[in-house]
Amino acid sequence: MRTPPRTLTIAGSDSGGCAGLQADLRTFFACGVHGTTAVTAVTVQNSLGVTGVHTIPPEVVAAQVESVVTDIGVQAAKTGMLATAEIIAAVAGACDRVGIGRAGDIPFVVDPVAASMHGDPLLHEAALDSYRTELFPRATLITPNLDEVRLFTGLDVTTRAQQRDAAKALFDHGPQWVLVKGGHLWGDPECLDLLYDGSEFTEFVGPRFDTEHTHGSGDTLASSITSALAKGADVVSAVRAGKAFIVESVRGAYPVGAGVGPVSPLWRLPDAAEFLTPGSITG
Ligand SMILES: Nc1ncnc2c1ncn2[C@@H]1O[C@H](COP(=O)(O)OP(=O)(O)O)[C@@H](O)[C@H]1O
Ligand SMILES: Cc1ncc(COP(=O)(O)OP(=O)(O)O)c(N)n1
Repeated sequence: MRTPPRTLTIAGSDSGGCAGLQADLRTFFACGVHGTTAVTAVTVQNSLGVTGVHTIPPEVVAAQVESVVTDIGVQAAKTGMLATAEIIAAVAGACDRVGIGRAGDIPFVVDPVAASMHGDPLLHEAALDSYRTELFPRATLITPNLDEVRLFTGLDVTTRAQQRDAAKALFDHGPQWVLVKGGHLWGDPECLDLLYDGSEFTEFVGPRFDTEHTHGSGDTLASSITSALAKGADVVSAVRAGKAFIVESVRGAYPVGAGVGPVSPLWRLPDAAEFLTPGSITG
């Protein structure tokens, strides 16, 4: 029997099942890798927003990372919601000890989640500096959205040209690659995600679907990239695979609850077409 590639997400729980580690695990499953988790926080969250955040002790987060990697082993890891400076410090230390990121040879995707799509904070303000000094320099790839770009660089991106300036500014914080996601470039008729390695830009352009149901899109993109890295893809190929994956996931997005529904990483599964047929969802 063959053991599949393994991935790790260091992330928070979304009780609504749309984003966070729930989206990551669905994506890992759909991408054919065995997903593991180090839980950082439990959020009280539904389709309308976040009403509670309960963090896990930093040493417990670090212990989960070490437990998984020393036994099960992972070929790539990612972060989602990390919540506090203390958790970020614990994650950085644990990653160094087990070889995740640039101190080792396990590719490390840092998705610097700062807020939910409803604007509810998922990161302490004091932790912004911890990302800049402790995680970005350890990252193979960072994947900020435009709100996160503003928080980390002060740059307000409203054009594709400014997306390039933002990528350069973020690269100066030490990651190997930067992917500036363009989902929040509202005036753009397409969604451009811009990859930068310090010398070359690579553009990944996809359609912009007219849907409000994009909860979990950042998690799904980062997890699909992480899955491709775990299978041995280089960064450009992994982002290409991730972009193709998120386009289909947003195409298959669906409503749940009274608010915003999730993208669907399960579009690739055999029964997904039937499930996603318009009119087949009742509620
Ligand atoms: N309406 C949409 N149609 C198609 N792709 C989208 C749409 N909104 C976001 N995306 C894609 O989803 C991914 C996450 O984008 P973004 O919204 O920028 O980040 P986040 O989900 O972290 O806020 C990106 O690949 C982006 O291009
Ligand atoms: C627990 C938890 N983690 C992350 C998010 C945000 O998810 P993300 O996919 O980065 O962003 P949206 O696409 O949902 O805006 C969350 N809400 N909860």
